[in-house]
Amino acid sequence: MTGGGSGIGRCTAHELADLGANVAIIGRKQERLDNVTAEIRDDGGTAASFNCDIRDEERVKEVVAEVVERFGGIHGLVNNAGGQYKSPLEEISTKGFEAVVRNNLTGGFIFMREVFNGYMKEHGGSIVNIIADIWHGWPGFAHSGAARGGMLTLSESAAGEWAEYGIRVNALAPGSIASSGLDTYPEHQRSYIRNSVIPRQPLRRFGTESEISAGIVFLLSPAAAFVTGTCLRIDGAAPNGRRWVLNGSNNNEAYNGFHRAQRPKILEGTD
Ligand SMILES: CCCCC/C=C/C(=O)SCCNC(=O)CCNC(=O)[C@H](O)C(C)(C)COP(=O)(O)OP(=O)(O)OC[C@H]1O[C@@H](n2cnc3c(N)ncnc32)[C@H](O)[C@@H]1OP(=O)(O)O
Ligand SMILES: NC(=O)C1=CN([C@@H]2O[C@H](COP(=O)(O)OP(=O)(O)OC[C@H]3O[C@@H](n4cnc5c(N)ncnc54)[C@H](OP(=O)(O)O)[C@@H]3O)[C@@H](O)[C@H]2O)C=CC1
Repeated sequence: MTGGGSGIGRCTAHELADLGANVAIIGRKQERLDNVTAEIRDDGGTAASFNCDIRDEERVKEVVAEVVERFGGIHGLVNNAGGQYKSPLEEISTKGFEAVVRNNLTGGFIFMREVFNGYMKEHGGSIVNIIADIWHGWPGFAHSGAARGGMLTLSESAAGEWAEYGIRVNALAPGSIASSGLDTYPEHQRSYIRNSVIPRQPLRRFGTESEISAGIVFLLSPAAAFVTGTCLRIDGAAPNGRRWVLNGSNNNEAYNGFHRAQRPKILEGTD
């Protein structure tokens, strides 16, 4: 689980451990990794943390070998680590563009390739690549839209090439999710989502971390044995590129899926 130290990754790590998986928690901030690992162990699950920047090819190779050594194999990979910053397209520097592409496409590619070569080629498995709602572009986040679009077709290509090895590869596109990650954005950007994006989305609410982790768990599981090369959109039918006529009010009852987490700041003012 890359990006397992917070947000969607942390929630998914808990779900997987509750279901009996041995979970490798991968990320850069050691304290967060250690906290999640300790939470899972407190709950009776099995987890270990691995400090790794997914953009560091040599470190990724080491971590894949360490995880195979520690747990005896890698049956599922969740490429969840990622993020970006908001910027008008014309103001994105080449360095900034490449930093975002490396974080949201190249790093995931490196992880997929190393997990394939280090374990799954011989044993099969399932890979889930987290992208975003990039349909018809992602204005304000053009660098990340380009990277996530690349991750989508990379997932499709890998599904085609690796099916013969018993490996399924799928993408999952979260919409606006009330997560610790969204809380890192400035208030004016969060309030834009709250006041302008959510009201144009049919379900008219943020998704929860656990609603994303449920999709990830499904794609990893035997229940999805005939599902590969696709993208699961968990976005309340988000409005990107779509036009909806909406009536009715928010349903806030779904804000209940946070495991040991505080109610994210992004939800403030939604009741
Ligand atoms: C509000 C809408 C949200 C939509 C829903 C999405 C939600 C989520 O994705 S939740 C995840 C939340 N977490 C993040 O988004 C994390 C964001 N940050 C990062 O992932 C990284 O900091 C990075 C990939 C954006 C940059 O990584 P790094 O290699 O460490 O980059 P540097 O700091 O060295 O910067 C390189 C270069 O990039 C440009 N740049 C970086 N940050 C910004 C910024 N905030 N604003 C403008 N430009 C930025 C800049 O050109 C840097 O070059 P220098 O200026 O020469 O340093
Ligand atoms: N929340 C939302 O609305 C949406 C989220 N997403 C995507 O879902 C994923 C999870 O997001 P969310 O849980 O909300 O956000 P978080 O910021 O909480 O999670 C991102 C995680 O990725 C890790 N990470 C980032 N860059 C690297 C790196 N180079 N190497 C290793 N780890 C890294 C971070 O940990 P650390 O800094 O310790 O390394 C962090 O734990 C991200 O890819 C995000 O962009 C997509 C669409 C919408």
